[in-house]
Amino acid sequence: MLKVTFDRPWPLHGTAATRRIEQEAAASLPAHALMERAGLAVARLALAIAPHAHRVWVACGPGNNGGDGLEAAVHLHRWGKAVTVTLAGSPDKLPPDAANAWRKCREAGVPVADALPSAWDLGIDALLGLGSSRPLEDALAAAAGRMSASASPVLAIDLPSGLNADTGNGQSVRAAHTVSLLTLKPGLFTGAGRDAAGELWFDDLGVQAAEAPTAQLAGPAPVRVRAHASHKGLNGDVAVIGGAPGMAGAAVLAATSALCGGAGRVFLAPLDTGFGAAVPGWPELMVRAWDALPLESISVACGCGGGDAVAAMLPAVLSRAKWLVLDADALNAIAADASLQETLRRRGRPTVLTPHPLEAARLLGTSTAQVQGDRLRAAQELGERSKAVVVLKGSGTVIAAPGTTPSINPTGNGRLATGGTGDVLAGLVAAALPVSSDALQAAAHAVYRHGKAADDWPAGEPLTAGALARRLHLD
Ligand SMILES: NC(=O)C1=CN([C@@H]2O[C@H](COP(=O)(O)OP(=O)(O)OC[C@H]3O[C@@H](n4cnc5c(N)ncnc54)[C@H](OP(=O)(O)O)[C@@H]3O)[C@@H](O)[C@H]2O)[C@@H](O)CC1
Ligand SMILES: [K+]
Repeated sequence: MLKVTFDRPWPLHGTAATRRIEQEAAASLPAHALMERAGLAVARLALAIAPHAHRVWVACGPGNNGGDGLEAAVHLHRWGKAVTVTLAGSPDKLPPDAANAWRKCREAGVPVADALPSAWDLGIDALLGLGSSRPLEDALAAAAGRMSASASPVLAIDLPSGLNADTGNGQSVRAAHTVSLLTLKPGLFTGAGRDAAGELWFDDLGVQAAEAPTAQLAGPAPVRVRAHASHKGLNGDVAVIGGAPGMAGAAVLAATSALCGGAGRVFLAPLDTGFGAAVPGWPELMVRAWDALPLESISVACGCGGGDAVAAMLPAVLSRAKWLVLDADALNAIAADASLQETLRRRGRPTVLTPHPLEAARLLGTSTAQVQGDRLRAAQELGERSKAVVVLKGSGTVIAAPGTTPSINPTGNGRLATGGTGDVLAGLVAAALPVSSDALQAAAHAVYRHGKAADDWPAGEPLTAGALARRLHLD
């Protein structure tokens, strides 16, 4: 049993891959062995997270997730806990492993109740796992609702019941802890997964997964030691093109983020002609006209408050920039123009798109709901279409590129949901590209760092985009 910490990458396996792993392992093990291991792991974790809980409600569903709960209930009952089992389903219809666990439960004399309990100290959610196929209804919905609404903590087995293992969608139990079995599932880390799952634990049940991961949970970048004999020319030049009248702040945020994030030199090309020759408070930023910049040799972040005006620069920027980050208004302009889409596809140089779900939907010609319905797939599809790295922002930002395994970022929190943090990210990615040989890795590490700064935010201090950019220097 491992606690899932975000200081290293983890492989993630979706439903199909997990089913294959389960089948292969089950074929080489004695009958019921996997479920017995699962039940013991859950019972041990229950003791560890709630050592003083006496009354334990194990809410079991009609499939093997319920079987895991029944196995756990037998152990907890034997260890002296006041266990109550409820079963949302019929005992005669349980699949074989769960039916075996049901028999053991009855033989051990574990109390089984017809009605949902009214009080308990720890809830164990064994209603649904990988087999969750539609919205929770009737007995399952009633048990899930009561367990989630209680002040007593919930330990979810495999997945918070109702959560889709692949997409992180679905109305589900809200757990304080989730123990993912055999594999870690992508749905725990994106969409609604993070809010539903609580603290995450992983038990491989003694099975080494031979399946290629469906996705990767991103980890931090290796520490980049700057040589003592170093100079600013080695750390990358970044230009930010954006900041139409009334939106200069977005471009300034991206530029300050690139600077604090480690770029050697940062240029700001505001589209507001009345902007002035310098950025107040930031003498390090060099203000230039966009067409006076050596785009062929620098990293460009384009968008960032650029408004409609940015569209006119895009043909030149797309065809000339050595490294390119496209954000916000630049993405909207590309979504509205097939010839820009074609230029983007043909660029052939490192390019990162940083859409939020609505921008991704515009680029894909679909709806936000469809993007959010399967964030991994949407990011991969957009990457394939645009031949670029895609950073699909949101809870569990997805980083994808053509022909590679996508990543989900584990850092960040709801405090990032404030104006300008996306501009800070665009600037940080632009700073990361020139010092990396791999645009996907550079983007993933920048996203991780951006989120980590929010996770490490000092209590009681407001998180604003400007303050976030300044704190990036702590890395
Ligand atoms: N076998 C093993 O060795 C191991 C298994 N393991 C455990 O098994 C879990 C997977 O088990 P599982 O495949 O039986 O799926 P599970 O999630 O329990 O439920 C499926 C049942 O629920 C039903 N159903 C679905 N949605 C519904 C809804 N909304 N409302 C009502 N009913 C609904 C669905 O009905 P159906 O869709 O078929 O009509 C079906 O009857 C996995 O997550 C892990 O915990 C681990 O211990 C490792 C070893
Ligand atoms: K569950």
